[in-house]
Amino acid sequence: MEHTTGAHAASTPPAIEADRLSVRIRRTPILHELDFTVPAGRVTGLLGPSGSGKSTLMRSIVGVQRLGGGTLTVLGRPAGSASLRRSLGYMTQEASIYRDLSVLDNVRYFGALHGKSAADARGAVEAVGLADLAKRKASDLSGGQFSRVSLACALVGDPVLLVLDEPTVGLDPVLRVDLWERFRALADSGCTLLISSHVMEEASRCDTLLLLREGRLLGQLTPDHLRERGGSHDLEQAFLGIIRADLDRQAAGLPVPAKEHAA
Ligand SMILES: Nc1ncnc2c1ncn2[C@@H]1O[C@H](COP(=O)(O)OP(=O)(O)OP(=O)(O)O)[C@@H](O)[C@H]1O
Repeated sequence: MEHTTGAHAASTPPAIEADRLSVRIRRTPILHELDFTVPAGRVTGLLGPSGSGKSTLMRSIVGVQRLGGGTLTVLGRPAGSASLRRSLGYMTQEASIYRDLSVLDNVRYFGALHGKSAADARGAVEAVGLADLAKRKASDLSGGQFSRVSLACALVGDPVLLVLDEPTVGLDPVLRVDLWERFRALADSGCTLLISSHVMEEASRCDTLLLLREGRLLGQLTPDHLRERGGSHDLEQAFLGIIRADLDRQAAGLPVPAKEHAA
């Protein structure tokens, strides 16, 4: 599924804008002068090998990671502004829910923080396919079910911007497809989604992709541009092609090329 960004991107300010964004953790540089935008009302995929900085970038966007340099603007305000809290939904990699509460009570709790009703909570539980398990204690769920409760907690506040750190890990293919259809429907209703993934098949479902490697942005491009630049129709191969070209550039001692933003 491909989507163009042209006219929409030109008319709507981006939901997220990074300008020379750098992050250090305990003095170690983790993110290096990233420049990118995340278009509003679109699905942006954040892709990169393990340890490339995806979670650190997401943490920066939701305001729980101190920035080391540059600027990061989220919904028109500096990342971390208190006023952004109600507009953001964030799902971490380690599901942060209460094990001793039921599925529904967890979602009701997070919904209440956003002024949402019990009906809204039931809607979010249904949306992640857990209606039949609504009364089960979170501690008695499987790993995939557990992470879906976390997703429902991120959804229930009806956020303007949804930041999801590997939301489909551990899910079966049918559920994966279901969730990606839901993500698309959310974007169609105006929500902006930033979703990290290791699964390149999922990249094809995004409007635009941010490719990270070792804390550097290798490019911001559409899935079609990724295929073109990486020299393969297969997205996994195309990404590997881009990574290999970057390794060759490094080995040759060439400088990091100017921004290659194709989206
Ligand atoms: N608290 C920390 N202290 C020191 N280093 C850290 C800390 N958190 C992250 N890092 C380092 O920062 C780098 C980026 O980590 P991050 O978790 O952002 O990567 P990631 O792309 O999300 O990885 P994965 O796909 O494996 O979850 C890694 O080298 C990691 O070891």
